[in-house]
Amino acid sequence: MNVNDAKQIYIGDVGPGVKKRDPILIADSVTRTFGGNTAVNVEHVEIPRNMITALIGPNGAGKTTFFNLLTGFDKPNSGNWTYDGQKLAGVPAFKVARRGMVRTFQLTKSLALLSVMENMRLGATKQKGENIFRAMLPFLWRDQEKANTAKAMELLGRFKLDTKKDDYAASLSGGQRKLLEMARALMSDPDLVMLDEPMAGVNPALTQSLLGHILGLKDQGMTVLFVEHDMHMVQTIADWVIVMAEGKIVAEGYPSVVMQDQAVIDAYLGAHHDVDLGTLTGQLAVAEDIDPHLVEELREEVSADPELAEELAEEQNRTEQ
Ligand SMILES: Nc1ncnc2c1ncn2[C@@H]1O[C@H](COP(=O)(O)OP(=O)(O)OP(=O)(O)O)[C@@H](O)[C@H]1O
Repeated sequence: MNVNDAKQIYIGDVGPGVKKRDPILIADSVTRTFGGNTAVNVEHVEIPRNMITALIGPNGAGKTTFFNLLTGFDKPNSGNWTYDGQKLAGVPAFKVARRGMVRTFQLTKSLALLSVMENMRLGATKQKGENIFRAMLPFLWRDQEKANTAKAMELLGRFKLDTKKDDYAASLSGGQRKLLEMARALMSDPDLVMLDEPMAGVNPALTQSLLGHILGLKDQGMTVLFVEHDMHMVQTIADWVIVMAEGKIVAEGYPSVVMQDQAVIDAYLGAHHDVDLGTLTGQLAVAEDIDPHLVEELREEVSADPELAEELAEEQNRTEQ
């Protein structure tokens, strides 16, 4: 049970769209279609302030699209949402970040060719009130640049990337890239940090450090919303879990409770309704979606048992033929 389980996060009956005691973000009737495909169809959802909320769901559930909409990287067909009481729908991404809501974005090819420090500078938002007159007065923006560099160095130190500041971001390991993405997001002093699969591609050596950093954001008063497939991570650090399937919110609750929910189990297994769970291959495919650690455990079990190993090899032979 999480420490925050002791606090009541919601008001009324728990379920999809439940009201929160202190929401930082409230979204209503948000839809996004691609051709005939409805990627997002969220009736109502509230994100609790100063909590860590996990957004989970099978592949293609609409999680990333919903993130993109909320942060102004994509436009909805319909819908409204407020952040800290201010209307945010239709506000472009760079302005969303200035208001205190920021998402990590993956290290793209072009960003990989910049140095670690250059990546950090990209994360700094322009100061409020900056205008053409300020731009014409170098002594003003030089101070700003100095302040940004100092802040970047402080953050890089915290994330143990300071010795890499002049290296190409491309030279970082998967885990270090995730740390850089998070450090870059913090350059704009956000109140709400949205992380898209923070654990993807991170080796076990850096897992603990990443988890610690995410918990640290909450300790510093921030709200965290993250998309993740790694159920171990969700159970470990989330205060609240929201489940999406086929564009809709299908379940919400405390992690300990929501993971037992039939709708959640169905949402994951739904993606594999054509999988034969009587086969080892089928079980591995489902486990992959639920928890990558589970797959590792299953694989270890199989390789330790010659009979199972032979069974899996036979199944794989059959599918290859
Ligand atoms: N730019 C796009 N053009 C067309 N279809 C898209 C686009 N972006 C997303 N989709 C579709 O919208 C649906 C939701 O995709 P989305 O990536 O948001 O799901 P997700 O829950 O983030 O999945 P994953 O866990 O695999 O990242 C999918 O059917 C996807 O194919």
